[in-house]
Amino acid sequence: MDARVTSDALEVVVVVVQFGAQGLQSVHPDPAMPGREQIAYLGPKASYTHQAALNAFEGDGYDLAPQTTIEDVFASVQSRSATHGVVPFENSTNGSVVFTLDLFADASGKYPDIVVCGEVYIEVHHCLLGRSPPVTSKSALETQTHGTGAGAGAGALPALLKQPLGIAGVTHTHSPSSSGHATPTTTLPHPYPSRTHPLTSLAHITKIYSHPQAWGQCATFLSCYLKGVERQDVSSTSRAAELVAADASGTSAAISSAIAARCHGLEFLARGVEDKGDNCTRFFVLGRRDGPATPTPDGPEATEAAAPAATSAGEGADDAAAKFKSLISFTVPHAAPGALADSLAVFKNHGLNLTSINARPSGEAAWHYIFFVEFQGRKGEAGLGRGNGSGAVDRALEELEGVVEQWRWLGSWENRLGK
Ligand SMILES: O=C(O)C(=O)C[C@]1(C(=O)O)C=C[C@@H](O)C=C1
Repeated sequence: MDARVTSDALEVVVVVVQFGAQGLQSVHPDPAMPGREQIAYLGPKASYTHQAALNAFEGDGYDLAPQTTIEDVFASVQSRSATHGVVPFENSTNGSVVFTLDLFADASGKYPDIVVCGEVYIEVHHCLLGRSPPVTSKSALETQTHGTGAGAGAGALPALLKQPLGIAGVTHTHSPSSSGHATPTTTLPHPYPSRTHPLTSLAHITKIYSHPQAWGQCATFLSCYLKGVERQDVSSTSRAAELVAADASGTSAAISSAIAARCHGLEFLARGVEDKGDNCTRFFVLGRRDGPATPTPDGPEATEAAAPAATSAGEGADDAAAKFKSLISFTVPHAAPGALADSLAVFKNHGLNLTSINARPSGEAAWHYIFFVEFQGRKGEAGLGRGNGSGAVDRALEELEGVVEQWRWLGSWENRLGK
């Protein structure tokens, strides 16, 4: 399957594969089926991370186990209660997922064996989910009752699956409660208008729930149509949908996925509320240093096959290196001028192209930082078989040892960008 999957396209697949077959029960290890792999992911079900997990682990051999927090996913893999974990790493609109970075920083040494062994890109199209505003006229009531499948809940999934993905009986309308334009400020005198309009009035919404990452991805819509409305951070977008479904007042809403709407019988108050149409989140597949490799879409041998020696078949070292990415974290002597520049020069010296760079508080002292550098290529002895043919990563790591204070290897995996 294409590694970059749209969340809408996955919607039916996810419901059939995961919810249809197993209902909405939690997935627990099945002692009757030894050998099945446990995959921990940031849940509850219908989170974007769930979609990423289904994408990375196709087929029957896996039990997907939803976790409450990203830290729970790290802990499951570290303690071997799961063979792999799936966590969000960065979003194309809103940047890095700092919770994940801080767990990789591992200031308290709880996750020494965690490495990245794969990545998945998922297109993220957020919806505003909730209940329609209270209606007065008979015709409006009929529209609502028949239009959205509200209240159908998990028990009616077969019926939900037969519904079209659009919203029958609801016409696009500007919310009467707002202009559709963000208020100009001195820093942003000409704010962009929202890409999308609410499907109904939002005047009854007094509280919105979502994962902190989602606010920044939907900033324009929120400032145009829900300015000043209280926001509450929760552990995931699907948890937000769960909370809104349980709110009998009908005055709360969730920024969440279309799949979560189906699972919780929520109505679409708006669709496509993300600021950028190409909004995409990258997820990491976690494993243990000594654990099994992650499967690839082309089968277990694909990782080896995808790493030809740089000199074979006319392929250059650069092409071979671009098939893999690696991640390390390091700290530098804080008071030494140029220490970070010297560290980065090592990658340049060995022709290693950087693909992301992040800094987080190190946790050791105030204003001291830990750096995360991701680059093309892979370590020869990284548990995935032979190296990229050039040995550049191994040589760079050797040189880095003499430049940085402390460093940690965080894994090599197949580059899935654009696949
Ligand atoms: O809340 C979810 O559904 C998640 O899977 C987490 C998460 C994230 O942390 O980036 C994943 C994708 C979206 O970018 C928003 C939230």
